[in-house]
Amino acid sequence: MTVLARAIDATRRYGDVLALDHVSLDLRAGELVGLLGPNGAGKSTLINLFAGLRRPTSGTVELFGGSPLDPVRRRGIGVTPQETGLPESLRVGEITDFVSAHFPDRVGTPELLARFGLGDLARRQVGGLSGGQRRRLAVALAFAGRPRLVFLDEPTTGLDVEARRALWDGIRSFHEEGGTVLLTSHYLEEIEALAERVLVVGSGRVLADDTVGAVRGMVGTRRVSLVADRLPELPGVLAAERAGDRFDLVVSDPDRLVVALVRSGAPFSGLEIRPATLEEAFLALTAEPAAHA
Ligand SMILES: Nc1ncnc2c1ncn2[C@@H]1O[C@H](COP(=O)(O)OP(=O)(O)OP(=O)(O)O)[C@@H](O)[C@H]1O
Repeated sequence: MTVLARAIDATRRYGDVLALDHVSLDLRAGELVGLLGPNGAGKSTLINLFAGLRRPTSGTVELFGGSPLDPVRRRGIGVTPQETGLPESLRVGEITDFVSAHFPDRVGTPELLARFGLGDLARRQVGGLSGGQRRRLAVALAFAGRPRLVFLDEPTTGLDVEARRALWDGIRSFHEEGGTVLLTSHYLEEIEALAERVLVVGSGRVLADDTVGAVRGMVGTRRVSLVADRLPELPGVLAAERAGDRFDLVVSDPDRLVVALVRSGAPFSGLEIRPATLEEAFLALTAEPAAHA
């Protein structure tokens, strides 16, 4: 599959801060990739390198097989940074027309606005938009020039459920037409809902690069929930919570736990076992090594 963007042993420092530490990865045509990581993990830095906004301190970053600093190559991408300041006095339609005018092949303003659920707001001044509407407009603008590759840094932060879904629909339709997306998110349900591939980053390094299911499997934790008056000492419990008479245990080996529980003779009921959510997997992957002990 064609590689659209590539990092080879890329390191980026800001003074003493090591924001990216020898990162190597490919973004291939048609992928929808989720980039997960705690605050300060290096997600925005990675996007900035691919988008040609920063250079690596060492290593190589390529966009469409060449330098991300090349303006012709940059025309093939769309970017929505975490924070965007749009001119308050311009109308929504004027801004989309203005941005689209920079691209040889563009999406018409009515189509672009409709795709992101903003069709009724073309004549509204930006100053009169809600926070969520502004955010959707900022994301829509990344798609104005029919990019091949889009970088979205926390696209749905601050949006309510309905606005988030409208935005997901816009991202999905771009992807279904063959577009490639890298998006960062703190909403793990968002990564699960949209992405096929997940990159987990922590402290500037890629900790996992796999399918959503595999990342969960890699951590391999399960949640065991049961009702009991009290629990005996049980093997492999990583975390435990109690709400009333229901215990909720995070365990690495649920079979071993259940065998030990039955053997102990302690009465229990309402046993439920389910896979860890991506959030639980993510926390375990990005935890400091001491936390696994
Ligand atoms: N311009 C800068 N000057 C100095 N340090 C910076 C700069 N930009 C980023 N950093 C530092 O580099 C590290 C990685 O930051 P980055 O913004 O890439 O993380 P992130 O994963 O996007 O975080 P968040 O989820 O909070 O947006 C952090 O320690 C951050 O403080």
